[in-house]
Amino acid sequence: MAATEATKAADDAYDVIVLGAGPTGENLADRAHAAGLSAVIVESELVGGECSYWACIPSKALLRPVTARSEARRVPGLSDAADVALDSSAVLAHRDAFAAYWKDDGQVRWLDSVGIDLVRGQARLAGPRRVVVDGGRVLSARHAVAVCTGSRAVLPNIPGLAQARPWTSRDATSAKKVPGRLVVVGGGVVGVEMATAWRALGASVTLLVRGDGLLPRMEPFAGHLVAESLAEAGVFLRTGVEVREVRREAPGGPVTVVLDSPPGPGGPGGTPSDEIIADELLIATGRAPRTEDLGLETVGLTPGSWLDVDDSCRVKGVTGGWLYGVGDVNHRALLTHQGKYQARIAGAAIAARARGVPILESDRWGAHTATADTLAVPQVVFSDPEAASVGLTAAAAERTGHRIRVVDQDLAAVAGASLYADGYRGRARMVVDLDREVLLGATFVGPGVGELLHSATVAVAGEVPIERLWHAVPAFPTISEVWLRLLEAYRG
Ligand SMILES: Cc1cc2nc3c(=O)[nH]c(=O)nc-3n(C[C@H](O)[C@H](O)[C@H](O)COP(=O)(O)OP(=O)(O)OC[C@H]3O[C@@H](n4cnc5c(N)ncnc54)[C@H](O)[C@@H]3O)c2cc1C
Ligand SMILES: NC(=O)c1ccc[n+]([C@@H]2O[C@H](COP(=O)([O-])OP(=O)(O)OC[C@H]3O[C@@H](n4cnc5c(N)ncnc54)[C@H](O)[C@@H]3O)[C@@H](O)[C@H]2O)c1
Repeated sequence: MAATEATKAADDAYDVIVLGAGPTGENLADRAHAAGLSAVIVESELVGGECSYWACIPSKALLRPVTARSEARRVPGLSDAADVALDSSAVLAHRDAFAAYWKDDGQVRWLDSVGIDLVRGQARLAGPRRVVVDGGRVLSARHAVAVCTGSRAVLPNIPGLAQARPWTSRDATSAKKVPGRLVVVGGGVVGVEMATAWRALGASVTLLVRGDGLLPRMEPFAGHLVAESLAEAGVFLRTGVEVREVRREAPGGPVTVVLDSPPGPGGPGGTPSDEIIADELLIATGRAPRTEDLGLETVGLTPGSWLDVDDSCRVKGVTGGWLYGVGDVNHRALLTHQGKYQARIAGAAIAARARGVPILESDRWGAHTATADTLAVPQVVFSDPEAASVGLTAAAAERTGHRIRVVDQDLAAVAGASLYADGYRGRARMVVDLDREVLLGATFVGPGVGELLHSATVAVAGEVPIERLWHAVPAFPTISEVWLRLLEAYRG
């Protein structure tokens, strides 16, 4: 049946009901369907979810021209030609095209082509295995309901903030014009990526961080190198500051951000002082689960909470074990690729349970256990330079009781890196488990390192012994030769 035609009452019982058609929901429905189960997706906004329209895709479309220009500036023969301002209209138009002009026809066609039904509307649980859409249509699930409703930006409780109508990640990825002065609050991934993009597009950017550095979940050198480069690009970075109050006197007028800190070193909008005036204010301080109006109370759970799941992504404490929480909504790893991974795991687990096949929960790397969520999550921050990591940082490895050795390497010392860009700056680290002689984590910072990350992910998830990695020969002269340097340093 066509995706858009799922309206007949006779079809209201499905094997699997998926709430939310983001990357996670789409993949889960696909896996369930491929295993021979009937599946329907309920979506209240656009098929494709946050990632396609207000997150990964538009943000990377904004950032690619920034890093391409930056790299070209360091290549002899191109550097003069690349020493130009970005054509912001062209970049924004490129972004609009990648966000499919905020229309989901293409993704609806895909659902259609694979045979997954779509119901548009706001879904709510109404007791075990039942879902009500827009307060009317009732769907029932023979085997499972999978909540894949994702997350939304959080606005901290700062006086005047909500009334000032700040940007969230949605505005920062879809804005139609470049603000003259932009203040960004939050030094995590969204704050760093969006400060990078809007500064390169011509905005005067101040980045406010309450901790002492950027990208606090990565190895500290990642934040240091990215901060250094943002400062060179002209971003005013202020660490150790809290926003005390926000005022916007008139809609569309300037916004005043009042800080709880000593006067700053300077920046756009009238500093030094403890007030910054800007045209827009982006709040990038983390996410909350989209579970507040989902009927969780009808199945004994707390509305607005992250869903607590086991390693097959089944929600804990629900009688009958029919409810799954997959993707951002379970707070295991808020990344598209991890949501899709969990969807593959949960889809297989739902199909196995539907067929009465035993689930091997003790098999850490089996088909029904999302072990990579805790041991091997890869992430690329598409800043300039890129920061890429997988697995545990040294601090996290020590916290979890591993006996480790840390090996660092200057990426500039690798021939492939110096050929890649003049004056290449970057660093790599591997964290080795001394008891098992396998890699627990790796981090690379530098131009082009995002594409290096999967080699590390294979090593970490595969628990490849160091002595075998010695035989994985990196091609000369690529940046991957850093592996050789790291292993040489480890082996001595
Ligand atoms: C600015 C930004 C950039 C990012 N960049 C990257 C990146 O480069 N790489 C990466 O891996 N991750 C990135 N992320 C994270 C990534 O966007 C999320 O991890 C991913 O979107 C999660 O997918 P999901 O399917 O779980 O949820 P979502 O993509 O949020 O999809 C959930 C869907 O559920 C729907 N929904 C919600 N409630 C209901 C309801 N009651 N009824 C029906 N439908 C409902 C929503 O409308 C939405 O379509 C970024 C995030 C942000 C904010
Ligand atoms: N390239 C990518 O993979 C990518 C890009 C963007 C977002 N994402 C994902 O999206 C999620 C959300 O990103 P995010 O940057 O919003 O969240 P985050 O949790 O990564 O960072 C938020 C930062 O804001 C700080 N903060 C919290 N409250 C604050 C306050 N009141 N004042 C100042 N700072 C405050 C936190 O200490 C934290 O450092 C992340 O989990 C991230 O993995 C991924």
